[in-house]
Amino acid sequence: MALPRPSIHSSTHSLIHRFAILVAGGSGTRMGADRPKQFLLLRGEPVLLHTLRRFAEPALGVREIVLVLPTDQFDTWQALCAQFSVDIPHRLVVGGATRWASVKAGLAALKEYPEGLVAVHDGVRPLVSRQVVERTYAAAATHAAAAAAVMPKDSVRLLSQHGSAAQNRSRLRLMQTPQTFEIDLLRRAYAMPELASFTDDATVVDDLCRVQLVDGDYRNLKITTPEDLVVAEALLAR
Ligand SMILES: Nc1ccn([C@@H]2O[C@H](COP(=O)(O)OP(=O)(O)OP(=O)(O)O)[C@@H](O)[C@H]2O)c(=O)n1
Ligand SMILES: C[C@](O)(CO)[C@H](O)COP(=O)(O)O
Repeated sequence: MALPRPSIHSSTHSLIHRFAILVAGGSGTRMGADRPKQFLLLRGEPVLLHTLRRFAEPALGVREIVLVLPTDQFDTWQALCAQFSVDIPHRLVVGGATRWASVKAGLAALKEYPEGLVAVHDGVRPLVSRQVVERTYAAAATHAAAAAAVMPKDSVRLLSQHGSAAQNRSRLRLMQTPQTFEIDLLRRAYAMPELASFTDDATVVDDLCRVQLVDGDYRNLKITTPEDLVVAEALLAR
């Protein structure tokens, strides 16, 4: 079901339709919880619901939100939607065995749209700000491909068979999501099965288009291991 409003907002790109694919098809092995981490509670609400709310903010003007879930978690999500009275329109799609396969499934659900911008976002990055999302849409409207990234805060060394060597971290970036693209470009990139092992969309697109990096946010953390939940709780409490 389409969100009941046109993508009208104040940017110069207001006529370009915006879509979002929230990938939440993973099983959360590194979290080691009793359920996939996207369903764990953060300040009393599922992680994935926080994320969905961020993309449903009217100011972003997202026309269609696709939520990619593990095949055996549809009932769980629908029960959570009932429990939390979720009234945000979204399409549910079955994910795949890898993030790549889940993004591809999400894209297939948008096949009726030949053009527009699609933001791919991890369902487990519930603290993403409207500003970061907006930045990726705006940069993708100009450059066709854009991704949020931050500078490493620690020193970095590269391992080799001889030991390890310091790296110039001013030339390194840590990739976040959203990663946002012209939808046709992302479709062409995801048509290449040889790229199926990559874990982020910028890398899948790299050979077709230069990806413009925009400022991410250290608060836009990916809930991966138990301490991330503690940090996210603290950030949300502020
Ligand atoms: N087959 C997969 C694997 C991952 N993802 C999604 O991609 C995002 C980033 O993946 P990650 O943090 O690695 O999630 P998991 O695969 O669930 O975690 P782990 O690697 O610890 O098992 C998550 O929102 C996750 O649900 C997905 O949609 N489909
Ligand atoms: C897309 C991503 O979140 C960018 O940092 C990351 O690549 C996901 O990787 P993961 O190994 O699936 O956690």
